[in-house]
Amino acid sequence: MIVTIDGVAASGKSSVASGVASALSIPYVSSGLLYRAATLLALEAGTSLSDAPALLSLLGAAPLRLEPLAGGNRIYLDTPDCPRELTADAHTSAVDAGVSALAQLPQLREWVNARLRALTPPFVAEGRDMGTAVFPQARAKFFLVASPRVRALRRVKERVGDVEAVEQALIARDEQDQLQSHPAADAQIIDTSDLDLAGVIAAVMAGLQERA
Ligand SMILES: Nc1ncnc2c1ncn2[C@@H]1O[C@H](COP(=O)(O)OP(=O)(O)OP(=O)(O)O)[C@@H](O)[C@H]1O
Ligand SMILES: Nc1ccn([C@H]2C[C@H](O)[C@@H](COP(=O)(O)O)O2)c(=O)n1
Repeated sequence: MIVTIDGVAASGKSSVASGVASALSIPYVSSGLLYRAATLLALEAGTSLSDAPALLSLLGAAPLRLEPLAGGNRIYLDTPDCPRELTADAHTSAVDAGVSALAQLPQLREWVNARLRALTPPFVAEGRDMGTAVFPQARAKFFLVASPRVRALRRVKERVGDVEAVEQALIARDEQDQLQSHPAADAQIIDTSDLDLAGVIAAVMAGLQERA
């Protein structure tokens, strides 16, 4: 069984996917973390975020390991002489600012998608295009939305920042990601603006029950 939870930036995908995965006692997979880790490595190496061959060469030599832990995905660089966890560094404003450029490259999307499709179900997969491009056969598909202001208020609770600036950055990232960020025709769209986290998880679980 595969459940997909897609949505716009900071709509609650990871938190909801984690809660649903825990309720189902299965792992969840954060596709965004793979794009973020690739962007982080590129920024650190000084590799252009639009140079697909150079990025693939960099990633081909990087022993990345994604741990789809129900409590929160973590990603590691298993370099023999200097193993390192990348999760926190992959969630910075610098990565936020660059990740969409890398994510627009078809070769990088295929690099991510091949890693995702190699996973053994059951799992919850969250991102932008899990229910459309990556797992169109998923048993249940959900797409989260929320107003930019609500998303910005949530984001500044976890990362210090100016709400106005964060809101504008989220709107910009929505526009940059729009090509791959649209709900599948058979996805249930959930507006989380007026729901707390438990309420969104309950809505997804109810949707799963309807598809049982
Ligand atoms: N319905 C909700 N009500 C209140 N807070 C929420 C809700 N959903 C998520 N949050 C909080 O909002 C923040 C962003 O959520 P989360 O990281 O899950 O979003 P995301 O869509 O995965 O973000 P990104 O696109 O950056 O990966 C987190 O602090 C999370 O706890
Ligand atoms: N399936 C996906 C997941 C993510 N992306 C891109 C777009 C986002 O800006 C970026 C980071 O994702 P997030 O951690 O914010 O969910 O990666 C994508 O294009 N497709």
